[in-house]
Amino acid sequence: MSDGPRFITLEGGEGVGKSTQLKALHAALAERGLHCAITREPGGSEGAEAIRALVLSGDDSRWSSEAEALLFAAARADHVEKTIRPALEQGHWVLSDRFLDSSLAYQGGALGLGVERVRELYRFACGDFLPDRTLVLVLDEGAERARARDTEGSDRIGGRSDAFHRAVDVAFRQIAAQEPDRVRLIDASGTPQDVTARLLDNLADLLP
Ligand SMILES: Nc1ncnc2c1ncn2[C@@H]1O[C@H](COP(=O)(O)OP(=O)(O)OP(=O)(O)O)[C@@H](O)[C@H]1O
Ligand SMILES: Cc1cn([C@H]2C[C@H](O)[C@@H](COP(=O)(O)O)O2)c(=O)[nH]c1=O
Repeated sequence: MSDGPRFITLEGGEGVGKSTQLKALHAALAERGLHCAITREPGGSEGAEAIRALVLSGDDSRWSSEAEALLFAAARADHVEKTIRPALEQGHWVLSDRFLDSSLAYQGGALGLGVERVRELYRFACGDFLPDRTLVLVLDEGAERARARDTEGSDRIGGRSDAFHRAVDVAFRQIAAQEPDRVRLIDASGTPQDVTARLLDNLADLLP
């Protein structure tokens, strides 16, 4: 495999440690001499951050399931065009906190739109562009960690039922089984350092 810049995404349910690990991975890759841009979804570009404010606030009934999936797809199209592709073209690695697989798991799986329909929407928005590797953090206690962190309440999607979030977890596992080369399940238990080591193990074949 060539040693050009890579696009890596971190995924998983609420509170599993994605933001914590994004920073740790950024530092670990910098130590290896790799310049990485870090970004997030929904968001990561001016337009996509505006959509983030729309899609994550208000009552659950604010958007239909279809409108919600379209908002995430529109945000992603802008994020890829304005932030991700330009960074890769400049030779930078890109690490994103959530990307396509969140839409597949949350809107395709848990919300019931269907994973294949959400993939089609993605292809319309972003073509055949895909992450080089997607690391899905899995942890049974994620919801408890998120509740302890979000003492002032959660956002429009984080606040959905436990059954919804269990369905998200099931969907992530199914996606990983469908695409084992790109998507890896990572045990997110233990110390942050333990988890970072597992992530790096699962990037070893991509590192120069
Ligand atoms: N390995 C760990 N052990 C204990 N606590 C952790 C660990 N990793 C992260 N945390 C804590 O758990 C909480 C959730 O972590 P973090 O915000 O990184 O998760 P997240 O997956 O980005 O969450 P969300 O998707 O809900 O934004 C934070 O309070 C963080 O400090
Ligand atoms: C990209 C994306 C995100 N979501 C959901 C997942 C979370 O509940 C929020 C984002 O909050 P975070 O604290 O920044 O992780 O949005 C989604 O449902 N679909 C998506 O495509």
